[in-house]
Amino acid sequence: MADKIKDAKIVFVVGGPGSGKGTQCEKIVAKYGYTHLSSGDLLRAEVASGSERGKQLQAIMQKGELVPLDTVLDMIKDAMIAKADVSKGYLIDGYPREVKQGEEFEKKIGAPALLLYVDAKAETMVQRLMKRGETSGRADDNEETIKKRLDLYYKATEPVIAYYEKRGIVRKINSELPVDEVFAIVVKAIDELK
Ligand SMILES: Nc1ncnc2c1ncn2[C@@H]1O[C@H](COP(=O)(O)OP(=O)(O)O)[C@@H](O)[C@H]1O
Ligand SMILES: Nc1ncnc2c1ncn2[C@H]1C[C@H](O)[C@@H](COP(=O)(O)OP(=O)(O)O)O1
Ligand SMILES: [Mg+2]
Repeated sequence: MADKIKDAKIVFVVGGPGSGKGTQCEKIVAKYGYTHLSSGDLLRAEVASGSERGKQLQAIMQKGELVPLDTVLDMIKDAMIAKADVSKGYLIDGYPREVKQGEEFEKKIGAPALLLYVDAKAETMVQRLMKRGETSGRADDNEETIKKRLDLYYKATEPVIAYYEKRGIVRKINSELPVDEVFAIVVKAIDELK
């Protein structure tokens, strides 16, 4: 299976909760036709299925914690394989959340060509998530869980960026700007890949 995926570009999309990862991924899909795989969306689909595993995942996500690495990596891998025949590129949104996740992904699937680091200030992320929480219906878009997610982001996920910076594949995107201006920076980073 790694063979089939080999020719497609893999882009990690990393940033804090509410930084704008999903928003930018949607625009990348529209312009480049990449396959967008959000680890959070895959997990929420499992929760929505009502399965026993979904119930366990829901409890973890509600607390703002990370679900087990194997669970999320298997989901991403299956979703990548399912699209392997048609995919020009993959946006892996919300993964890796910790350095270990990056290492395991590379062992089992392949190396990323680019890491888009979607960067916003903590206060901006909190504001956006509180606003999103008015309509998202997400169990984790509440003040208490947002705080835990932010703490975990700085502790576990920021080291991921440093790890890939050493390889020169990180492009930092200022996500404080309006959506279209953020996207203009994203486009430059992706066009460099070709
Ligand atoms: N550049 C931006 N300016 C203002 N609001 C934004 C921007 N990017 C995203 N948002 C809003 O912030 C919220 C979180 O964005 P989302 O893409 O869901 O982030 P993530 O996937 O990183 O959690 C959404 O309600 C979105 O509409
Ligand atoms: N790669 C990953 N490893 C472990 N847990 C993950 C994960 N991706 C998502 N989750 C779980 C824990 C997160 O708090 C929750 C929501 O993730 P998300 O939808 O990516 O959030 P956001 O887009 O707001 O950053 O799902
Ligand atoms: Mg998202």
